[in-house]
Amino acid sequence: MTITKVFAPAKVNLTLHVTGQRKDGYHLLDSLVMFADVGDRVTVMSAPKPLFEVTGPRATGVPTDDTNLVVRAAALFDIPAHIILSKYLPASAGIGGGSSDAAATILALSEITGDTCLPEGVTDLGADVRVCLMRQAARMRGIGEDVIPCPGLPPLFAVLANPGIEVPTPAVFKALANKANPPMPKRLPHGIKTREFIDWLASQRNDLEPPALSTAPVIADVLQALASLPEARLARMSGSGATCFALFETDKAAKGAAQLLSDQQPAWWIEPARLS
Ligand SMILES: C[C@@](CO)(OP(=O)(O)O)[C@H](O)COP(=O)(O)OP(=O)(O)OC[C@H]1O[C@@H](n2ccc(N)nc2=O)[C@H](O)[C@@H]1O
Ligand SMILES: Nc1ncnc2c1ncn2[C@@H]1O[C@H](COP(=O)(O)OP(=O)(O)O)[C@@H](O)[C@H]1O
Repeated sequence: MTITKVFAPAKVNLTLHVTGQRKDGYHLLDSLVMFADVGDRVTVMSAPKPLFEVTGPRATGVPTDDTNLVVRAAALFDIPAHIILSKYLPASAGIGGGSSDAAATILALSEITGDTCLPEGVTDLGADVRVCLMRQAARMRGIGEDVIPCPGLPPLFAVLANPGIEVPTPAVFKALANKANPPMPKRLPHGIKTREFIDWLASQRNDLEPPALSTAPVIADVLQALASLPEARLARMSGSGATCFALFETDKAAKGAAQLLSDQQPAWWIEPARLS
C-alpha cells in the first residue's frame, strides 16, 4: 500500500485588491499571497474502494460527504483512495482551508498515480485552489486563475487570530460597495528587507475588510487586539475574514505576542506563524 502525506498550509492574503466584477458575478482580484507553516494534513492511501475520514482538533462541522473539497478533488482522479483529513485550521475563515486541502489531495494523488499534468476540473473546485497548488509567495489575479510566483520576498513572522465565527465568502463580496478599486503597482517589491516589505504592505489594502466588518463587527476587535501587541508592525484581515494577522520583524516577537494574545483571548484561535 502506498501512503502519501501532504501538508495543507494556511493561505494568507497579505493584500487583496478587488479591481472589478465579471458578468457572471465573480470578482476580479489582485492579491499578494503567502503560505503559513500552520495548516491541515492530508493522508492518502491507495485502497480497493474510496473512504474519507475527518479528524483533528478543528474537525467539528467540516463536511464528511462528497461536498468536502478533498472528496471533490479526489474524484478528479481515476483511482480509489482512503483519505484522512486532519483539520487544524478553522473553516470559513479567509485562510483557504478547504482550497489548501483540495490542493494537497491533488498533489498526493498526482504523486501516487505518477500523473505530471493537473487533472481537468481543478478550477471548478474554487478560485483559491490554483494558488494553493503553488504554495509559495505568489501574485493572484483574475478571479484566482492567473497566478505567478513572487520570489525575492523575505519571510514574515505573523500572529494569526480568528474569533471563532464563520464568515461566508459570498456574503462579504455581496456587501462590498465599490467593486472597481485600484490594483497593486505593476511591479511588486523584490529583494527588500523585512521592515521595508511590511512598510510597503501597509500602503496596500484588503478591500474586503470594510464589508467583512459590516457582516461581522467582532473583526474590528481582532484587528485592534493584534495592532496593540508589542512590536506589531501591521494588522490586517486575510481573504474575506474573519482571520486577521499581525506582522512582526522577528520570530521571537511573533511567538511572544501570540502567547500574550492567547492569555487575553483564550476562546480565539491564535497561532504564531512563519509566512513564505
Ligand atoms: C476571497 C478569497 C481570496 O483569496 O479567499 P477566502 O476568503 O475564501 O479564503 C478567494 O478569492 C475565494 O476563493 P474560494 O473560497 O476558492 O472561492 P469560491 O469557492 O470559488 O467562491 C465562493 C464564492 O465567493 C465569491 N467569489 C469568489 C472568488 C472571486 N474571485 N469572486 C467572487 O465573487 C462568489 O460569490 C463565489 O460563489
Ligand atoms: N476540506 C474542507 N475544510 C473546511 N471546509 C470545507 C472543506 N471542504 C468543504 N468545506 C466547506 O467550505 C466552506 C468554506 O470553508 P474554507 O475553505 O475553510 O473557507 P475559507 O476559504 O474562507 O477559509 C465551509 O463552510 C465548509 O462547509
